[in-house]
Amino acid sequence: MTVTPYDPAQEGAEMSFRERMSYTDYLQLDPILSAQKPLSTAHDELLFIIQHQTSELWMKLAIHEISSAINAIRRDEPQPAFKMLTRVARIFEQLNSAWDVLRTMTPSEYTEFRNALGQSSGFQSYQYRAIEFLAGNRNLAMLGPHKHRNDLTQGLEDILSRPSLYDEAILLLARNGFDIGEDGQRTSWREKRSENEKVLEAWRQVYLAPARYWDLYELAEKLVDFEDYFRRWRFNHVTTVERVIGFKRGTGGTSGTQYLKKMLEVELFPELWRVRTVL
Ligand code: HEM
Ligand SMILES: N[C@@H](CC(=O)c1ccccc1NC=O)C(=O)O
Repeated sequence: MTVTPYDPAQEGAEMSFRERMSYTDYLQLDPILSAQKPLSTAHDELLFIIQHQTSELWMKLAIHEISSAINAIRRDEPQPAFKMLTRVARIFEQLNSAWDVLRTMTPSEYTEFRNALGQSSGFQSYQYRAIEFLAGNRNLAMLGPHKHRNDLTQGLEDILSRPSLYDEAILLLARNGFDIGEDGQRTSWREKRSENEKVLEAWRQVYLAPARYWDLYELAEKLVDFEDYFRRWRFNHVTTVERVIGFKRGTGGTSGTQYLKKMLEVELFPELWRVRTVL
């Protein structure tokens, strides 16, 4: 006895896409799904490529959200920025879960194709650097690996020419009547700002009276949330790296695990962590 399989066309599912935009067309799946080109025959290289490509896609969305959040704060519209920053934290949560997939690759499996990577490394991730620069961690030395690409260098320079997410939060403090000291006199946004006692005191006032400064209080907590997930990403990365290559030098030329452990100390929003101690 044969059973007639269910045919969704009977209830109207469109089956003809010769002259219509399809799922594959809209999502540009042909270029996306033909962009995985392993350089070796190692089984795990496809995992490695897809893990990085998906991370870069999520980073693209994070950049979109952080950039819009910066603009919203500048326009004195913190509410839409809250939603965007919540999404950024969720994106990092997603990236954090993704390490569980990569962790299934053992050192022996990675060694099979590591040589094929040459001197390429996540250290040269333009979008990762864009996220750091947008957030406020601005280290001009990190422009180095992009010097050979004018378009990428220009993109990073554009970010550096404007206030970061944290700079905008501090400028919002000033517009709400707080003394922000030397942060109010800056003429260039390119360099990393120094920690500032006046800004610490302003955040302290905000945390002492949340009901009075609700928007600033909520913004501060969204930033802390973002940095919390960002730190977890860094920690997952360094732990995976140590697990897979131990203390070997990185393909990008840094000391590898040691370099990444040092990066764990970098803070995006220093006064927001410091304020906890003085409450
Ligand atoms: C087995 C997997 C991985 C290993 C062994 C590894 C190893 C390393 C090492 C050793 C560095 C230091 C730079 C250098 O190469 O000298 C580094 C940096 C970096 N990696 Fe990975 N990585 C892995 C997976 C990933 C993944 C999945 C991403 C996601 C995009 C990523 C993104 C980055 C970024 C953004 C940096 C620069 C960090 C900074 O400068 O603070 N890595 N990685
Ligand atoms: N830095 C890594 C190589 C690596 O992980 C990598 C190489 C090319 C593209 C992305 C990479 N991922 C993160 O650094 C290593 O030293 O093994």
